[in-house]
Amino acid sequence: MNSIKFDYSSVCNFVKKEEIGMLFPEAERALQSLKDGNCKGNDFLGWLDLPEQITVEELKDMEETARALRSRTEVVVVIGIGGSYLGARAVIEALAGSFHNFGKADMKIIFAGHNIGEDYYYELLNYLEDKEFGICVISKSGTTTEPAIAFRLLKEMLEKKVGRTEAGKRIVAITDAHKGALRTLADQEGYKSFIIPDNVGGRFSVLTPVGLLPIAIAGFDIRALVKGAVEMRKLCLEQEINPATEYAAARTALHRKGYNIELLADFNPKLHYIIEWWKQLFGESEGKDHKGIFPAGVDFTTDLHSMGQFIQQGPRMMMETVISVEKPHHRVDIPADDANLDKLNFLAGKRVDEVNKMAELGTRLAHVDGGVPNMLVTLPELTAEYIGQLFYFFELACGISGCMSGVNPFDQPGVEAYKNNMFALLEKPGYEEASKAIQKRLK
Ligand SMILES: O=P(O)(O)OC[C@H]1O[C@](O)(CO)[C@@H](O)[C@@H]1O
Repeated sequence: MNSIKFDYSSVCNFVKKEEIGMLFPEAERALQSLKDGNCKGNDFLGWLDLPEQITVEELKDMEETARALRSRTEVVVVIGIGGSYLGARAVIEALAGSFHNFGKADMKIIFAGHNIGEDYYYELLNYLEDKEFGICVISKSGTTTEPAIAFRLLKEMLEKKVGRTEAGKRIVAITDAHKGALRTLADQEGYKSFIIPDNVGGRFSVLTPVGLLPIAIAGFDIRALVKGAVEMRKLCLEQEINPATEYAAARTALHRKGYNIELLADFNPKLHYIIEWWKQLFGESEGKDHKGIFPAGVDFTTDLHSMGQFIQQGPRMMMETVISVEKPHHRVDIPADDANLDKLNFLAGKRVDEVNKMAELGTRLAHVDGGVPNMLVTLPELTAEYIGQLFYFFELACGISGCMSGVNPFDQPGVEAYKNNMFALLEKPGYEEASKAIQKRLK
């Protein structure tokens, strides 16, 4: 089996190989506690076995639902936030053409519910005015404010446009099996719906209908994605030392030496949302009890011209993990130019990717020289199968890292703080006391 590779040899200038080696038993114990189900947050371990548990019938149901929605619409708005948004967007942006949402693309996917920007919604409603559109609404709790606002706006528009019966055929809901407003509404209106298992948290849910259905609607191969995750699960769960334990041990060793920030860097703009997905995965899992490695993302070479200076010469507190894609799908050669005014003829005849790869190598060497330990994850190609491997690798490494730092990697209590203040400020029923207190504070 060809697979993604993890290489941590370039951290050895910063932390001795033996020091990382000494953490392997701890990483293995953490992995064992995940497998045995006796770690903190053990009621949310469903993601560990998800790839193996998805049945052909479930995949078929998603593919058929996607086909039906595509046949009735030219645009599908996928509504969700956080774990109910990022995984699907990560895969769609990685696999789609860079300009897929412009012009006469086969199927347009638009995302909503991940912000509360009034102009965004004005523009979205305007855009949809003359479109045959459908909605895929995703919320595990079924009560999150951002997607609920988006759904209210779009549902009303769709019903006005095509009538309630046809709207009901163009709306698919993905939510809890029993609870939440979205479940009640889906059952009442008879929407086609899919279930997010109780024991899978939002940020670990990309391999449930949360990620898989929008990816299928966009026309990508969800079976290949799941296959990749199955392969990585096998590789990691069958060997004590595996890419996930290595990554967890290496980053933990660096963290314990004072490297408190991890940059995940790509050299391919299609990976931008994979990095966004990773940021939520590690951010919500590790950042608690005043502990954690701050997960930051950079798109190179773009950000080398904005953040590069800081990374090279700012305070030494960052480690960096580069995701590298070995082989692009297409070939573009740099042409020769007789006038050579731009002095670029030394690149004539080279592929654009050859230049990119040298930028990547040059950056990694420069960052190591500048005091930034470097780890490398290599994907042979940007395909659904390798992305499936990558997802499982990161999820498992995240679970292991979180257990090693002693936190519960599967909750996110801190996210409630802003919501409580927002509801108090908006005088939501039930928040009367909090409203008074917050108003007093603002006087
Ligand atoms: O699917 P839901 O319940 O709408 O939640 C969306 C996101 O909100 C959070 O609960 C908090 O940000 C995330 O953990 C989750 O991924």
